[in-house]
Amino acid sequence: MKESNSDSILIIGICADVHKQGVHKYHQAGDKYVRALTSVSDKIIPVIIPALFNELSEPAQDKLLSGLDGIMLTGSYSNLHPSYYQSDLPDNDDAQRDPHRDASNWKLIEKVLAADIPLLGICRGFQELNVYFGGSLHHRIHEVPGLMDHREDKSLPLEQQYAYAHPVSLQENGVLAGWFAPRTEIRVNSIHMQGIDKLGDRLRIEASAPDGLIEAFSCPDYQFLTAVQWHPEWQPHNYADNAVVIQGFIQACAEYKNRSSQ
Ligand SMILES: N[C@@H](CCC(=O)NCCCC(=O)O)C(=O)O
Repeated sequence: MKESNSDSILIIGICADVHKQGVHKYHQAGDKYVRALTSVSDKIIPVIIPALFNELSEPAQDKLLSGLDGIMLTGSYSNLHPSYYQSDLPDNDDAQRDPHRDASNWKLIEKVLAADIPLLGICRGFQELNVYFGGSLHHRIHEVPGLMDHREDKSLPLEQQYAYAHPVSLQENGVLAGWFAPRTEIRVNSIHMQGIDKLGDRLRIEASAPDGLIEAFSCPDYQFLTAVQWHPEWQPHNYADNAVVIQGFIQACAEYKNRSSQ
């Protein structure tokens, strides 16, 4: 049977952060994450998932996920609370916190993995996934001997903060190596103070920075679980390497949708 136009439309969930503006809290996702999807394909409806997924009933969680073809876990200036991976730690890394997002995404990841829906983690989303799989994070990588400073220079215009900052080398036979072949190195931006210390169980390294920091991983136990420490959502129309990652994710979502409708 011929596919109608609407049959090829993908609905992709994007997790929200909770931010206080004035006296009220808002659930929101950054414009660049939403537009990264619509800018590379006109067949995508991005849907922002409020940061209270864990508070929904189980049937409501399942209903929401049954309508989605992929999930993007975004970056955020807030840090995952260290209690998720380190029980004895004082809450002292001077970071912004988002306990609603922490709890919501923890449950969201559990349910998305159980349903084997394509999952792309970006920056904080990458860190959350690593911790979910039993890994841990450096709190301030710039204070770890031998590691570079991976933070952006906040005094620069945004265009420069999100420009390519360093190369990463791609792991042979990985998902990313397949997307970028025959290249074995790409350039990425760098806007994070935390990073992977211990890699989570069952995760496979996909890319590493020159200082050895793990910058991308996947999990071969799922049809598509890929996460990157950098920001491929930043201007994919201007940064070809960013576009490749977003397109790879969308392709995985399309394949998931095709499989599910058979
Ligand atoms: N807070 C964590 C994660 C860094 C991160 O996700 N930065 C994103 C900044 C805002 C954005 O581009 O959406 C860390 O510092 O390591």
